[in-house]
Amino acid sequence: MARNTEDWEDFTVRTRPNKKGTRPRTKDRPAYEEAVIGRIITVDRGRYTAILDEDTADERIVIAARARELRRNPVVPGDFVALVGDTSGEPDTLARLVRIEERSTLLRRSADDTDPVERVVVANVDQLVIVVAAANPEPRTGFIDRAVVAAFDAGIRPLLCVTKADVRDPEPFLENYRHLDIDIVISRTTAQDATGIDARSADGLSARLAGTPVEMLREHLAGKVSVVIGHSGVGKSTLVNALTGAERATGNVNAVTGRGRHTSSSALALRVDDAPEGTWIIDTPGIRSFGLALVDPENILKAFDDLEPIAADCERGCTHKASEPHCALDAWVASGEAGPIGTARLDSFRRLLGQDETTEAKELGSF
Ligand SMILES: Nc1nc2c(ncn2[C@@H]2O[C@H](COP(=O)(O)OP(=O)(O)OP(=O)(O)O)[C@@H](O)[C@H]2O)c(=O)[nH]1
Ligand SMILES: [Zn+2]
Repeated sequence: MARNTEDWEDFTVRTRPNKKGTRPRTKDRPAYEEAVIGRIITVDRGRYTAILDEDTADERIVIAARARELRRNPVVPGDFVALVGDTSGEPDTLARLVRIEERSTLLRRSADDTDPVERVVVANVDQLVIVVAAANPEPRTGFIDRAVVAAFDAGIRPLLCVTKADVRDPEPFLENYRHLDIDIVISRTTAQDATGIDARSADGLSARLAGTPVEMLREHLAGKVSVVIGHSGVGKSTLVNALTGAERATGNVNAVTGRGRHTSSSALALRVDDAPEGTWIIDTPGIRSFGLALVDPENILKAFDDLEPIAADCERGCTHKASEPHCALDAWVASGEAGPIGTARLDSFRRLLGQDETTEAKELGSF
């Protein structure tokens, strides 16, 4: 049943291409009654790897090609897609991807702050795990703020994971984040003779991570789909390996696709060990920056549930930035009602809002 892409290109798909790449309305939906729904775990050179019948005896990996009508619709890890044709997952078979199911969340980025072209990174994720090292390399608040903004904008929960706490105490720098609603996990290596989790890093070396932080992180991930980002060298691979087993699932994916080494730049969804069904972590080796050209300040405000009701009194079109002469948030602080915490929260909110225009942010645009 081997077919190549060209064969599939000739198929006529009755779906009307939908601008947003979401599910067509019911009346337009074609009768792909035989279609099965799978979760995309990686995308590589026009081949979509999906997992079907997850957590059942029939679980299998299926490789698919996108129907021509979906050519302009990006399909990304985390997407649920409808597949037809040969969905057996047998070697050398190719299914046809005919529909992208409606997405609950969509993490996007622009190449830089002025680029209006959005790139879809991952779909249907619940959480963004931002990995930074306490030192070596130095943590950059610009990077963290941008990632937090991108997460808030997408309606995704940010989680800050600080590695290498054995090298330097991260507490002073974490002061910046105490007034944001984000969970923080602090990870470290432990002495070779102490108990811990041995995990291989990208450079092939093995580090023994203290067990408790890894278990805390596993709990934060439980039952959710999380996407992880971080600079090179922060220990992201070490952590992901500790959570997903020493042998990364890339090996398995490659065994199925027979396409050689997984290209290091494409995102890949991995199942988290010792976690409930549906717990996935999506590694994004290629993503080092978040242009924020598309961010809507109102979405950031939604992440500050104490500020949102106050800002309801703002004039229409108020950006809530410090430069606004009549922002209700300033009146709230000035009245003393906000208290010290409220003031700190407003400062944090405005620091995030400023990310799309400060010079510092521009300089950190590529991080
Ligand atoms: N001291 C210390 N070293 C760590 C810790 N976590 C990871 N490392 C080391 O830091 C180095 C980089 O770790 P990696 O996991 O390869 O980093 P990465 O973020 O995946 O880097 P890329 O693969 O380049 O993106 C390795 O030598 C690890 O052993 C930690 O908590 N403490
Ligand atoms: Zn305002």
